[in-house]
Amino acid sequence: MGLYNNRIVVKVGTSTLTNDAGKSDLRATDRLVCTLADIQNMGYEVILVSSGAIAVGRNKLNMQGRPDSMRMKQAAAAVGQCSLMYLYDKFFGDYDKTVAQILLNAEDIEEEEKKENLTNTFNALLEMGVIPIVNENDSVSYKEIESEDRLFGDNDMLSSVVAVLCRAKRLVILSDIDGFFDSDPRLHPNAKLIEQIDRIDESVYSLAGGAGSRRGTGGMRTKLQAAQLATSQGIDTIVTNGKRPEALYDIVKGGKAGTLFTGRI
Ligand SMILES: Nc1ncnc2c1ncn2[C@@H]1O[C@H](COP(=O)(O)OP(=O)(O)O)[C@@H](O)[C@H]1O
Ligand SMILES: N[C@@H](CCC(=O)OP(=O)(O)O)C(=O)O
Repeated sequence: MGLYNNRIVVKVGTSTLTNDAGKSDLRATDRLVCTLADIQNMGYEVILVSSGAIAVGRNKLNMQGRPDSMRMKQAAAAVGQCSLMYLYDKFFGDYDKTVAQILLNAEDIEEEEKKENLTNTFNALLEMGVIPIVNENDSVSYKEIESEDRLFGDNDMLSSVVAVLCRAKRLVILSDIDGFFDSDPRLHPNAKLIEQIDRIDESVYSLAGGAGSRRGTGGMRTKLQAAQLATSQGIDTIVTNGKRPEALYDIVKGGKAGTLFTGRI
């Protein structure tokens, strides 16, 4: 079965949605929402995979630093997910768009029947012009917050699973950096952006370091894993900077931005 040429999955990380003080970055969120709404107006089907629940919840609950115990992280996620969706509903509402919340665990796509239900839900929402907003179901699936052998790992992988499930033409991972470099630019100031990668092998993995900021998780390694899954199903995967969401206007038309991992079957 082929891909939907006008369907795009966009993943946004915590570091784009929050500022250095750990509070919601309203301007960044609004610019992202405006671009996504506009792209939908141009005839594209948009699915947003959004992180941020734990950070937003932590801020709302006045927790100092990262909540370290699992139960506190899950509690923060439960609170933060509400605030996050409230914000999205409000901003997307300003652009006359309706959003839906989908919270997922790995188990939800392991069973054929559940997988089919989920695909049907996505398709029904998209048919009605609704923008589905997806996150891990953090307050239930503690495994995905911490465990090493988790399927989703983090939202990079979740976004890839969603792109495959929905047979999207493109997956765009918005990060706090311009793309994939030949080494971590935060540690190596002379690092060079790699514009296109056609094959993700061990030599590519060896260039990827861990998370760059206090707020991000996973770093480039999880993005490579996500790109590897999506590209293996023919889905072009782009890693680019979430501070410039306007790049999405070019990306939907096949233009260049950040790093393109080419899809192949
Ligand atoms: N080869 C690399 N190219 C680009 N960034 C890298 C690389 N290796 C490690 N990184 C780090 O990965 C970070 C992005 O991942 P992460 O911190 O999880 O942020 P986000 O949640 O925004 O995706 C960058 O800020 C950078 O410091
Ligand atoms: N599901 C978690 C985020 C997990 C995650 O992958 O975070 P990030 O590295 O910011 O994309 C949350 O909403 O806080």
